[in-house]
Amino acid sequence: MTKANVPVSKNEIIEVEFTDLTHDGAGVAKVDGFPLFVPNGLPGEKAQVKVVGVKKGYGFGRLMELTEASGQRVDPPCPVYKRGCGGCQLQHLSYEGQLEFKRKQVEDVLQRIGKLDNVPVLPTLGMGDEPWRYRNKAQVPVGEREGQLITGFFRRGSHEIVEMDTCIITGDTADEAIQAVKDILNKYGISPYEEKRHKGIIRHVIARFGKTTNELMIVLVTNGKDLPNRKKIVDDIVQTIPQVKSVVQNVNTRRTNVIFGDETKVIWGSEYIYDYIGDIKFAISARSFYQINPQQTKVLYDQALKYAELTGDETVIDAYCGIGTISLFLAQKAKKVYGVEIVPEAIEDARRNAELNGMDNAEFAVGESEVVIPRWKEQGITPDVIVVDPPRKGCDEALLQTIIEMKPKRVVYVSCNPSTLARDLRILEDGGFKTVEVQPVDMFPQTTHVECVAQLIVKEGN
Ligand SMILES: C[S@@+](CC[C@H](N)C(=O)[O-])C[C@H]1O[C@@H](n2cnc3c(N)ncnc32)[C@H](O)[C@@H]1O
Repeated sequence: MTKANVPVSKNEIIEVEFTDLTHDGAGVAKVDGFPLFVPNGLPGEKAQVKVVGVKKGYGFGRLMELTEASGQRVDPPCPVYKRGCGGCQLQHLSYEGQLEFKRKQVEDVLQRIGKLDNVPVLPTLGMGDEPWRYRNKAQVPVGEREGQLITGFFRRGSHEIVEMDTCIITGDTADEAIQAVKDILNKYGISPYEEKRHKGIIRHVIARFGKTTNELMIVLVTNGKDLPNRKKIVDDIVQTIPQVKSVVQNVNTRRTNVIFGDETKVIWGSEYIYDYIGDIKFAISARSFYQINPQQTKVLYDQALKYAELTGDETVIDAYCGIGTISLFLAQKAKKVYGVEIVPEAIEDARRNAELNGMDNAEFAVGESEVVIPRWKEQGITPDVIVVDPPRKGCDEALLQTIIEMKPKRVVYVSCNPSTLARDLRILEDGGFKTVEVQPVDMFPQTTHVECVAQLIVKEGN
């Protein structure tokens, strides 16, 4: 489309009808074929929209007034959602609508990118009637209002901190702990970190909670080692919040958006809190990666286990294994599990977790999956099942080639990004595998994130 025939202009107010949602939850309206992306619009709705940006092939709008609402529209229960909190994107869509949005998104992407037209994408496994208060971790930036320290959220697309007293996707214990810690820091006059001047003390407060054990860890991220009244602050935290088992200080003096600095010190209690997924116990330290929705993590891992179809005789490889969560889940039903992960500390956690659970049939290696697994192949390891759970960018192509050469009976692909899942499934299909089905799992209700598990088997004759 040339500039001359773009059918809308900036600041114009027009009536549109939404026909779709983008992967990040904005409504899509077509004006003479020209797509306009409008946050908060839902398919089937009509609205007055102000055009706020025009590019060559698409534009952006702001919803001014709904003239016809969708039956799927609900009133967002969170008071800060409408004020632009960057945490959730779909609170205005019914939960049923969210689950179908995620399923359809996966189906569309599998067809468009993977050319996988006949692969069944099952209904998304959701959280039932309670898709709220699921997060076991709250991680909040600290700011200031009228000389008082406040905790809040970053406004969507900015670094402005907006005050928030409660987050309805965070579990009660972690949510209440953040407020209690904020009050204690205020009592001792601890100054909030100011990004612009790189001054002030407290940058972030983090609360991590083991839902099955009721154990809580508080992490104070400070701009420097100094924390005035540290002992009194810790005493107050321990006395006010009964679930606390660990208080940790992390020092981050860098001018960066990254939350954690390199120095972490336990200032009270234990280095770990514990939690169970199913029957397996995990030790969680301040820096460990651990899934944030425990209820749905169990659903996800159960699905991976189901697709692995283990009988107890199998050798399994778990690529991108993190702290060994899926590996240990699989190890309950397999003869032997080999896990590989690039972060050395995560592998230390994985080994500790195997020991904690008395599991001696799981072995872990540090390194890139695409380097370590070919080496295992050279050593004669022949897996019956390979599980992969890569980061958003998907699997390295060299790893996919190794999987094709190793030809396990089944591949279970756990994915947090449908686009790279579709790309990788196409490569595996071309290499002799068949995608049996894809199961979306809603790990992050109210947000646009989609997690999937896919099962692949070797095609007949391969
Ligand atoms: C989506 S997480 C999965 C973690 C784990 N399976 C779980 O459920 O907790 C992806 C993991 O892959 C690791 N990773 C990234 N690139 C890697 C690579 N090339 N080889 C091995 N691990 C890698 C990351 O450090 C991260 O722990």
